[in-house]
Amino acid sequence: GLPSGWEERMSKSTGKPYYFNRATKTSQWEMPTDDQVRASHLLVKHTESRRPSSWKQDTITRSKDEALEIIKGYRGRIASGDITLQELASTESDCSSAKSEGDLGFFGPGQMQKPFEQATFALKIGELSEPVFTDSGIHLILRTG
Ligand SMILES: N=C(N)NCCC[C@H](NC(=O)[C@@H]1CCC/C1=C\[C@H](COP(=O)(O)O)NC(=O)[C@@H](N)Cc1ccccc1)C(N)=O
Repeated sequence: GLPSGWEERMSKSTGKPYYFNRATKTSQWEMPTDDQVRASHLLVKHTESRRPSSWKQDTITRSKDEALEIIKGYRGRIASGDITLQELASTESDCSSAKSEGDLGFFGPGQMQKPFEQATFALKIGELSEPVFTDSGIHLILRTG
């Protein structure tokens, strides 16, 4: 059966089934399987981000290099136990998930941008990623489930 929170729907235009996730309000053609993971992330955007704007800053002006220096600084503070990723994401992440301490909920293959998906699936539960580059910007990812 489908993982919890998913429902099968029928596409009117193609007559094909698709899958809707009630938690994230996202839909996908691929049948979701149980190889779902859960993660929290901290996103630092830059001028080359696909959408250089966030709840924190209307127009993101930092360069990609500056964003990487910031992310490396955050990673050092989290790895040393000085602060948690969730605490830092709440105030510093350029993703709307900052409101939920960076929590993205469960997701499976085909939902996130490939570099993000591949990095998350390679982490053990509780492990923190190195800086991950997507079209959105630069991420730190903590796998939580
Ligand atoms: N849970 C899902 N399935 N939601 C759809 C994810 C879409 C996916 N997103 C990404 O791959 C990156 C990595 C994580 C966040 C993210 C990007 C952006 C920020 O970047 P920007 O789009 O301004 O470039 N944040 C989001 O999408 C948020 N809705 C994530 C979220 C926020 C609150 C609660 C749950 C999820 C994609 N295929 O683009």
